[in-house]
Amino acid sequence: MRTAYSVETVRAAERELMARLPEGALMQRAAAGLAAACADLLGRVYGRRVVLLVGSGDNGGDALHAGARLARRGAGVTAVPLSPERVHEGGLAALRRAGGSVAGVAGAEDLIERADLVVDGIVGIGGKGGLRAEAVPLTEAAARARAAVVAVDLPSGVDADTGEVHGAAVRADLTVTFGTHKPGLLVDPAREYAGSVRLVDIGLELPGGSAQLEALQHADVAALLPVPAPESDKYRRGVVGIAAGSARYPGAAVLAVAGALRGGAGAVRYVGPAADAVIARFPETLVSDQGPRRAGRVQAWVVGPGAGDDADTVNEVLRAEVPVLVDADGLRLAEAGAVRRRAAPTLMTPHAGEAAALLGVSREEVEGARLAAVRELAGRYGATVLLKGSTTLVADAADGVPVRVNATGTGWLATAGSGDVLSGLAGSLLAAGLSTRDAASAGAYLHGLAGRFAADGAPVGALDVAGAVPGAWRDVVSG
Ligand SMILES: NC(=O)C1=CN([C@@H]2O[C@H](COP(=O)(O)OP(=O)(O)OC[C@H]3O[C@@H](n4cnc5c(N)ncnc54)[C@H](O)[C@@H]3O)[C@@H](O)[C@H]2O)[C@@H](O)CC1
Ligand SMILES: Nc1ncnc2c1ncn2[C@@H]1O[C@H](COP(=O)(O)OP(=O)(O)O)[C@@H](O)[C@H]1O
Ligand SMILES: [K+]
Repeated sequence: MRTAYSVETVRAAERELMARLPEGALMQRAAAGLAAACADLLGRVYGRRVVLLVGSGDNGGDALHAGARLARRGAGVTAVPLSPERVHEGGLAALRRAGGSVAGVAGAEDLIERADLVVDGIVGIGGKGGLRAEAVPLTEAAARARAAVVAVDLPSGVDADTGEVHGAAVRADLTVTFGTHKPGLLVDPAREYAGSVRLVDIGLELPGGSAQLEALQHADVAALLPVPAPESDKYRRGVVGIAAGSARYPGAAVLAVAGALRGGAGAVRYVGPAADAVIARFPETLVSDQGPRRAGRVQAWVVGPGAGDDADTVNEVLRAEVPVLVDADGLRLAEAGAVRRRAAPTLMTPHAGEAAALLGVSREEVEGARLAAVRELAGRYGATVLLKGSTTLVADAADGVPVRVNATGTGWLATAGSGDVLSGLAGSLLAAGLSTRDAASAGAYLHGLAGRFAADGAPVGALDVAGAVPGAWRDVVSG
């Protein structure tokens, strides 16, 4: 499991560790890791030109000490302090001793244009708001130049705790972060600015259970996935009900069933007007035209994909005493009060546009503040919420539970109907007995991986994604 901690928690852990170590030891650990990552990126250090963009705090100190290490290995290192009157003294002295030089901001753009590597030590976890105006032309020059850009701890200008980006920020090829991931490194839009992320262990001990974010990995998901026991039968494995599709959108029903058949439930029941289309494609589906209440027992429902304006079905499903996944049109048709009053768990799976409509804000606002949006929705509805998109987030209604972030997705999943596959898949995992949080995060993980496998670098359709789920499942359980 990969975890990310808030700035406040990181600072407290740093204070605790610093009290036990000689002065400067922690920064040396950080600088050693940073210099090693820079050297790996450069391939050869000797003779390379390195420019350090140095802010007024310890983030600049890390950059200066790492620069000193690179200078000792023969790189030509120039520091550009953005506020020369406030710069990490020890770092500056170390750089000078190692043969590095210092340049003013005027003329720094030329240096950057000729550099092999630009190190962004402008600001780290102490950053507030976007970049200050004086730093912007230098970061623009770095973006134009052929030099690789390495961010120290975080790309300067992004918000460490929220992943929001207000104003200009550095775009890095690599971010070398210390002690733990910060939420901004895992959540868009900030994640995109970070490039690839390398975590350097500096010995921080973070309190268990206090993470802001968790990103599941293969072993975590493998431990969640249901496995049939010798005594299993189709009912014990769980039955998932799919109430989806309409005369206008029969395909949504087919796609949700396609996902559900690969999600570990023992049987899939379909209720709705697209039964013929479903049976034609998936004869193993149990279909009913009697409405959700009389369709037979299920352990979980999926409602909403392609539902059009069928509010009655949505509200009938919400009255069921089993976990319910609400997606697509169902999100618009479900009354907030009816969701909040449910005794059994509810999982809502909006994309940014649907989340925006529920919150009464613009889509851009949701995309710019994904973590805040998913938490707000989970709180308002008293439900688990999965916010789809480039980094899918899963928030629980309960306070203090880390938000799960899924990073297996690929832009190829942005294809019509792939969300319907996800809702069937996650609903099936719910019916198999996973909690809403686990079903959502394991479903998103498998769906993202299936998208990658199915696409393999070329466009895919949603049904191909469903077809690739068994391969993703095997990949996960085989390590
Ligand atoms: N505290 C520790 O024990 C360690 C800290 N380390 C480094 O120290 C960093 C934190 O250092 P600081 O607390 O000094 O904070 P920073 O260096 O992140 O930033 C603080 C300084 O930047 C200025 N600033 C704030 N927002 C800005 C903005 N938007 N644009 C430009 N300047 C801005 C502030 O005026 C302040 O002087 C970490 O990110 C990490 O790189 C590492 O050396 C590891 C150990
Ligand atoms: N840029 C992206 N990167 C990764 N995954 C994405 C991206 N855009 C969309 N997705 C995923 O594709 C799926 C699309 O679902 P949705 O928007 O509901 O589409 P539809 O309604 O057509 O089924 C979601 O699982 C979402 O997370
Ligand atoms: K930085």
